[in-house]
Amino acid sequence: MNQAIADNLAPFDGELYWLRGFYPTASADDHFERLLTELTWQSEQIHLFGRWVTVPRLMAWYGDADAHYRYSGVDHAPLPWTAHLQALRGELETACEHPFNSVLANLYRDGRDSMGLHADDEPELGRNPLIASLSFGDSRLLRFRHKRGRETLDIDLAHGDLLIMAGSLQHHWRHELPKTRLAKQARINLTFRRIAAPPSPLGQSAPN
Ligand SMILES: O=C(O)CCC(=O)C(=O)O
Ligand SMILES: [Fe+2]
Repeated sequence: MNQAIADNLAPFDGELYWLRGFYPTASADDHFERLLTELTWQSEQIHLFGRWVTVPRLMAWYGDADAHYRYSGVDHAPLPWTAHLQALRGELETACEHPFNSVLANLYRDGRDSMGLHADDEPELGRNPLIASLSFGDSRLLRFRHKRGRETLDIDLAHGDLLIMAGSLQHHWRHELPKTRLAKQARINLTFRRIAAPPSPLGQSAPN
């Protein structure tokens, strides 16, 4: 990660870089429209406290064929990259000086859609994952809460912004996108990630 591109906003226990207007309005408008129409948006069900619950947003998972991702107990095989997502990936790899092999797309249709408190700390993301998050469409508040202390950190993510989470951030902080009563239009968020290759089904390394 090129430390020169922004200040670290995390007061301690991790790294958080906010590049406002990484994409200027005109190109951000174009990205939003293409993502909205081209991605295969799906309503997901997750198993929570013994029952199936509909996730309050639409989602899509894209990436290299081996970039499987498990969350909330569900294995997600990636859809193949679209040309547009490939282009965005290339630009972020250059900006972040870091490779990505997958992207999770979320569509928040209005202020009732949300994402609950979590850390992106699944084992397949590795120890100190660098996650590049792009926002398009209406602004929404992303709130970080320290896992042990009372500290919170609010970031109002707007059209074209890039947020980079890195270092030990996922070990020490959770984040959420709360519902809001404010009138909100649609927002798309893309989190580019690098997933480690899954272990073989027997949990053993391949024979040589
Ligand atoms: O929508 C956002 O800004 C947050 C998305 C997020 O935390 C995630 O996809 O893990
Ligand atoms: Fe997250």
